Amino acid sequence: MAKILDGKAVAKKMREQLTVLVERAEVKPTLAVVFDPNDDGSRLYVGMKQRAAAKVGIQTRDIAVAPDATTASIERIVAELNADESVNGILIQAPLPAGVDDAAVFAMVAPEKDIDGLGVTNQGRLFANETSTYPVAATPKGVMTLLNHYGIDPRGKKAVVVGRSQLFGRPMAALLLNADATVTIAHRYTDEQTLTALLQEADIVAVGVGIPGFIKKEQIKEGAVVLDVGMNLVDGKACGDVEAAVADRAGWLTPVPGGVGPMTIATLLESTFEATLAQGQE
Ligand SMILES: NC(=O)C1=CN([C@@H]2O[C@H](COP(=O)(O)OP(=O)(O)OC[C@H]3O[C@@H](n4cnc5c(N)ncnc54)[C@H](OP(=O)(O)O)[C@@H]3O)[C@@H](O)[C@H]2O)C=CC1
Ligand SMILES: Nc1nc(=O)c2c([nH]1)NC[C@@H]1CN(c3ccc(C(=O)N[C@@H](CCC(=O)O)C(=O)O)cc3)C=[N+]21
Repeated sequence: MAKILDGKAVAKKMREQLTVLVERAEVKPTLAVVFDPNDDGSRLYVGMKQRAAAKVGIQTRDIAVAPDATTASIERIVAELNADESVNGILIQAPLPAGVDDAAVFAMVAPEKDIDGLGVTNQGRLFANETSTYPVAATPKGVMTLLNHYGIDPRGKKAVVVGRSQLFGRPMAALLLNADATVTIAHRYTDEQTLTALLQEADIVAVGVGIPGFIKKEQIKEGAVVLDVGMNLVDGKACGDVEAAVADRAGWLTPVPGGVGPMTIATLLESTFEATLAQGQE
């Protein structure tokens, strides 16, 4: 039976430590969250982020975009937030309304306020493995914190990342590469046979595609570390992209709920605090 990577517990510890740091800091961080209120997932996750932020002493400002919002109208909102000195961090909650170019909006966020690291400047820094401090997408960063907490070192390991979004797959692959793993990225156009062959060799599997039960037990190597980023609602219950039987074969596994999700939220708060501190030093 796989050992559990307990994201819920590690995230709780992170939030407790952060609460003390925020309390001691001179400036109280403010995070602006731009989201589509008509998206059920966004409403749910934005609510969770607000509550978690309030508990550690981070203020949030919600900016719900109109259903007929366009790339240009959201870019104007972002420009205002970029110029607003009372805002330390800006989070663009994906997905934005249909027809809006998410990547164009991500790219508009001022790099020092881009706490999810989704803009080209911060993604470039990550891909260049810059040694300076810069924000990185909360989900893959949280996954790395979790691996580190359990003493799992990616160096020299074969890692397969399934999914290539700006939010998860691309930065996850970059972080694992920067941590000296041998990384392969699979996506929609990776044929099933190739994917299975890659997975069967992998020491670390990180999956975020949004398909319940997508990864099967037979595809996983005995003892592998399986990181399930998927967040799907099935019959009103949260479940991941990895089928339950994988727990019989994996060495380590993140549960859903209670794995990557809570780490994402704690990491987002940590990144907001770090960005606020960096702004104070300019
Ligand atoms: N737990 C957490 O904190 C978070 C969870 N999530 C969850 O992770 C999942 C992915 O999110 P996100 O990256 O934003 O979603 P996107 O829809 O942006 O990306 C999904 C990725 O999966 C790939 N994909 C789709 N179908 C297949 C397939 N059959 N085989 C292989 N790859 C496939 C897509 O490939 P292509 O590029 O070719 O289209 C794409 O790269 C969702 O369930 C989301 O809810 C996301 C962020 C945080
Ligand atoms: N710019 C941006 N950054 C994101 O980080 C981002 C985003 N956009 N868009 C949507 C996804 C989704 N996401 C989740 C975060 C936490 C949980 C989470 O905490 N889930 C709980 C369960 C929740 C439940 O029970 O329903 C858990 O896994 O334990 C889930 C999903 C962040 N996302």
